[in-house]
Amino acid sequence: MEDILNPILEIKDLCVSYTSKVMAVKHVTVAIEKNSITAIMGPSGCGKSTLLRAINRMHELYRNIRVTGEILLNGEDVMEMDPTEERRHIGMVFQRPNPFPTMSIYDNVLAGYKLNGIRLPKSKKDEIVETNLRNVALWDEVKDSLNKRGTFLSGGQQQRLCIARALALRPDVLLMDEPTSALDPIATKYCEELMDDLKKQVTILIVTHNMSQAKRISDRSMFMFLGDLIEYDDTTTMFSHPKDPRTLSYLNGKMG
Ligand SMILES: Nc1ncnc2c1ncn2[C@@H]1O[C@H](COP(=O)(O)OP(=O)(O)OP(=O)(O)O)[C@@H](O)[C@H]1O
Repeated sequence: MEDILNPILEIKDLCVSYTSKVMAVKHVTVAIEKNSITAIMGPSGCGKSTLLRAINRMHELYRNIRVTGEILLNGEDVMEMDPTEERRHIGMVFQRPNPFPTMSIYDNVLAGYKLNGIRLPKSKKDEIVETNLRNVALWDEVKDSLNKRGTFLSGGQQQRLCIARALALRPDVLLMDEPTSALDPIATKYCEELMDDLKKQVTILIVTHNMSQAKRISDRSMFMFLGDLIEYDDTTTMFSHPKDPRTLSYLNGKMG
């Protein structure tokens, strides 16, 4: 990847298998430019979520899974890091907004600190909550209800709360697994605008089934098929001149 000038993540020959028979991610080698948005596309079951989960080491939650290869964050092997520490640097946002149901909005933003056993003075906590809720343009909507539960918010607001929770730990990389698929078009638009703003502070990898979304928001795109990374290019080039016939077929809606 000679045109990646300032890589924050380098994935080298990554293979992931859930069973001895099937490899869900096959020999993926890719470098991710700092402060960019990268879309990961491909038909259902091609390994997008598996790739994302391996970066975050979520795969360690699965029994019998086998991961080989290397993932470097700022040149440091993430497999060598303490997993909790690693997840402070690499945050994740899921398909369905998942604020902690018993926690207030305030505590949800700070949940990462609590889970990491980090104690902070009240003034610092207030600052983190306000900064991160402003970061996701939610502050004005919730500043008078910080003690209410996060689940009382709309779906779009809940997803922004989850993004604020991930950002509160000041990650280098934010992994987003179809973050807008459960949102209505207005909340989706809001979330997309937010991502564009956020890339100044964090590098984003987003799995999306929505090709127009990938085209709108991403700088670079990956196309995966049956576990292989078929094509990786800047988004404009991939959409206008895909090199592989399988990418073309997918982008033309001929592959599901
Ligand atoms: N927990 C699991 N145990 C066994 N196999 C799994 C597991 N999760 C995923 N797989 C298999 O790994 C392959 C890749 O799945 P993955 O969920 O990564 O694909 P995906 O591209 O994200 O799909 P989708 O777009 O449908 O979410 C598939 O063949 C899937 O059946």
